Amino acid sequence: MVALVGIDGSGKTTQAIRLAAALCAAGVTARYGRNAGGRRFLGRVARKLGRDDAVSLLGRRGLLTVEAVLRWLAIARSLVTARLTGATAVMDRYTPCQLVSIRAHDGGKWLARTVRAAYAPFPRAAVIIFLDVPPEVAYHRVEQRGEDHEDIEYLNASYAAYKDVLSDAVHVDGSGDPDAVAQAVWAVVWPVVKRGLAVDAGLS
Ligand SMILES: Cc1cn([C@H]2C[C@H](O)[C@@H](COP(=O)(O)OP(=O)(O)O)O2)c(=O)[nH]c1=O
Repeated sequence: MVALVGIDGSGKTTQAIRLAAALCAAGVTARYGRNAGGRRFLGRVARKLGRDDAVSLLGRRGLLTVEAVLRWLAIARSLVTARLTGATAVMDRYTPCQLVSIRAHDGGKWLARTVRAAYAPFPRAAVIIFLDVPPEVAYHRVEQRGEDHEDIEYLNASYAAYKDVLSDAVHVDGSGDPDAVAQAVWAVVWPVVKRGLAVDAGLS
């Protein structure tokens, strides 16, 4: 499994879809897995219900706990589907993202411990790529997208939290044009996937 992480607007979705397609083109069965169901989803539900205040009513801790459960289910579904089909999962966000979210919200040690325990059963990714994009650049991108988006303060906080939380991720500069970023991602991922295939085939 390969995971792409980074702040909103860093290009996770764009690059994870491209990577899954490139792996398939190289003859590897790969599946894109979206770790959806977080704050934006809850925000949309709250607005549909006509309760703009529902998200804040849930409270920071409550909200993040609900978010953690939704994300846990989404990750589990993606990984189980990949496992059943013998595919390499390319995850758009993965377990470190929730710890980042908690840190960026100043969620406290208790919540971080709880969420860490909740995610403990998930396998480690063979490689985690942090798409490194300055918050101002990412903010400009999500603003163009026009949907709900995080504010610049949150992007700054989550960028700082990623730098703190991620120790074993490969940093890829995500601020260039998408083709160049896709090439940089491929250069990291392909040797790891190839090695995994060789191990699976008993060649090493
Ligand atoms: C990767 C990339 C995305 N975008 C746009 C496409 C999307 O509307 C938005 C966010 O990209 P997206 O891939 O959705 O990022 P994430 O999943 O990390 O939030 O930015 C650019 O304008 N330039 C880029 O190089």
